[in-house]
Amino acid sequence: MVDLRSKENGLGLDNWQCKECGDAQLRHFRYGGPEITYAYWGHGRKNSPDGTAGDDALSCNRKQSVKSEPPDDFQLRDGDITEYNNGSNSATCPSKHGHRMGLTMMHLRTYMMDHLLNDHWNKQRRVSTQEIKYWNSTMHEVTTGAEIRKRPISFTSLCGRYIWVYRRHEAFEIDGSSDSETEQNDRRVFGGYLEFWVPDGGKNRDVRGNFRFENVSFKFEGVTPRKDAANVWEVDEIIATANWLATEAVITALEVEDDSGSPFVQFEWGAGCCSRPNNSGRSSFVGKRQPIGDKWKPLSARERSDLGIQVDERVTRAVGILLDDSVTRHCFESVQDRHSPESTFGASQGGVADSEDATEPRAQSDQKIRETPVVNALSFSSPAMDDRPHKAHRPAQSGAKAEKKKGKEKQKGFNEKAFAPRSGRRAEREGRRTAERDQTRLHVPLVNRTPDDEPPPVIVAVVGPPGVGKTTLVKSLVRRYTKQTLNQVQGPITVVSGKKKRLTFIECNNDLNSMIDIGKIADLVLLMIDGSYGFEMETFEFLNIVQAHGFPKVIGVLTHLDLIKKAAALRDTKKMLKKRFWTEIYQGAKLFYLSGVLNGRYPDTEILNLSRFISVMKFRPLVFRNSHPYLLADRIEDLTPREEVRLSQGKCDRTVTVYGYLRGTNMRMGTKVHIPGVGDMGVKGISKLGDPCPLPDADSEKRRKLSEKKKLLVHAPMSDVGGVMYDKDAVYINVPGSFTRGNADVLQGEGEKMVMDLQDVDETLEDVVARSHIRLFGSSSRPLAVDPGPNRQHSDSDEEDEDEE
Ligand SMILES: Nc1nc2c(ncn2[C@@H]2O[C@H](COP(=O)(O)OP(=O)(O)OP(=O)(O)O)[C@@H](O)[C@H]2O)c(=O)[nH]1
Repeated sequence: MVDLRSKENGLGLDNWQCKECGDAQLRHFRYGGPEITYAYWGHGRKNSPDGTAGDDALSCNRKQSVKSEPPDDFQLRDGDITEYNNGSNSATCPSKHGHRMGLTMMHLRTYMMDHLLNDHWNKQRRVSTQEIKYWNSTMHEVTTGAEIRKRPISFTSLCGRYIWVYRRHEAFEIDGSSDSETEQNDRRVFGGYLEFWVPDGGKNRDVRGNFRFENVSFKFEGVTPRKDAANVWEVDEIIATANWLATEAVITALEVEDDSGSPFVQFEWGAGCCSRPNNSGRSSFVGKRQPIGDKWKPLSARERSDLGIQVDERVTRAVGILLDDSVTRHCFESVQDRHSPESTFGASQGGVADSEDATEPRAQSDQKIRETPVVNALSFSSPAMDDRPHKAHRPAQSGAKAEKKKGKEKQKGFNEKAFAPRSGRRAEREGRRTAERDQTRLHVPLVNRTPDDEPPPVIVAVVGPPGVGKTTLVKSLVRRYTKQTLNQVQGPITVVSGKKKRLTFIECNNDLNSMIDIGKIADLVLLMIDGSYGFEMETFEFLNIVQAHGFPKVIGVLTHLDLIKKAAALRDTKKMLKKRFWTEIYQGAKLFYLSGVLNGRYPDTEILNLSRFISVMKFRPLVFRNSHPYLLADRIEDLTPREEVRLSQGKCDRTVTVYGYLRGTNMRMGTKVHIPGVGDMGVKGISKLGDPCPLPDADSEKRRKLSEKKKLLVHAPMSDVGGVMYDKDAVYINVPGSFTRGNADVLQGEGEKMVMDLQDVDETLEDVVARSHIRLFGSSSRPLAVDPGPNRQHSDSDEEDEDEE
């Protein structure tokens, strides 16, 4: 929505007010969208800053709010605009004195366009091309009743003689003639023409033309197409006659043709008057081309309707504003004069390639036209006729048509024969196809076997070429969910993201095996693309792989966009990559843009948006995963005796424990498991452990937000964070820091000191005791000693024993 009142954005209409009644302050004037919604709130007359007379006003029938500002969301409703005054009754204001003008959309739009172009020409403000196009097209749309086609029209094809069928001007009057609807199509008042031709072999710039209206006439030479609006040409040079000095003129081709297939043009010109130097104005004329050698024909009802002259309910409805009856009637009241055009225009006047010499006789003939009383009728339809409903169709009762229809009883309901197959074979084929189609539709509904109460974490895989920012993204997301900063990202990292949702982030290595493994288990893939580089082979490889595994959800993430410095290049890159991404995934696939790295993380707001999107995502179970148990190992522990490994040089059978959340269906003992890269293995035992990253319990579930404590939960056994680790037979609590001396991160309490002191000990307890002279009792003969015993020969076996203890 653009508020047209402001000088910056709009037309600067703040200073309008009615001099007569004074009470009517405006005024709200706005437009927006393809649907025109504009209203001039209240009524009044234009009081332009430079003192020129001008008194255009639209009246809105929501008069009760005249004195107050309309609400911001003010929208024009059907029938809101009741009146339009474009200057004829300048001394009166519409509400107090009544108005004889009705609003036509053509008025409204030419009016808007005029203001716009005025501003443009007077360089009061820069009018955007978009605005001009918008008003130009909407104006034409209504003027012509036709949809604007963007096909450019060649100027030379427009050459010919045009007779005015409509005119309006503002800010000045010509010869005291009043400017009102009543004059339209009335040739007595409306005498005049426009003609232009290109001399043989010439181009647009050589065009010559004559303009005439009443006693104003001038010649012009050359036209230049406007760059900002289609089919609009500015006249290069005007050679004025009379005491009117036309300063500039514009010719616009209206893409509508009259009943003879001839085009219409709109001619607008601005003029300053020598006698009234301060006074200037613009006029707008619509001309209909006169067929060569033909007599001038009045506008047909259809043409009038097309040009918006005979605006009716149907047309106004089509453009979104319904005029009430009285207004519509107003428009037509005065156009019932029955005059006919003079038939003076002969073949000689209609010539397209006439030379300049022909100008003089034409001027003379026009003089004649104006002097000659016009007889015969213009074929206007009267308002009474317009109001009359259309006649209903009456079927012929007699005659050939009636005979033909006789006996042809119209069949009611379904016609069985209409879609019957032509042959038995075809019928069989069609039947089979229908059955197949029905069968394929009857697929078994997919049951989601994931438990509702405590589902395993959703696996979010971060995939992309090296250096694209995978680690940075995982760190940023973990920070977003847990407020913890990871130093390194290794293995899966599980966080609680909501009251019923956990996420496991896993970074995919840049090799095919990792991609295949990740492709098998990922529920959501964050596919990272380096915006400054574009798509890389790995990305396509990965997409191919996931395609074979049921295609989990994929979100694209564009990084390194800050490396593209130029705004235009950035826009183009984004557009191009989005297009490519959509081709690979599907039209409309989500793509996030990350605009750079701050403190080793992506901007918080962008990560917040991404995390919100992930949080609300729904995952459709993939068929294979829904029917098989599978597990992403959070942690692996090798339980094989180290000595055995050493002796066999790492080639012995191993016993490993794998920790992780079970997904898919239930896992049974006795089934073999496949470990990617290793093979099918037997399972010695399965046991259920406590949840290392539990969901909020029942109490906190009732709360609306996750507690801060839950927010901090992160389970990343392979990275350097995570509070608690559950083993089969032990629970490890990770305390932050590495317990090395001089590490400021570690608390320096008594317990910590003892642990660190232990690190400095380079003797065993046995040695220390051997050195000691402690006697338990004063009477003891020997100090304390350690009995080596039979099993304490090897240090290795010592360790084992300690383990057993
Ligand atoms: N300028 C800029 N640098 C980025 C952006 N994203 C990541 N980087 C930097 O790129 C470098 C690599 O980032 P990582 O997160 O380690 O990338 P990665 O994909 O994990 O790399 P690999 O682990 O080698 O696969 C780091 O220095 C980041 O700071 C970005 O959007 N803009």
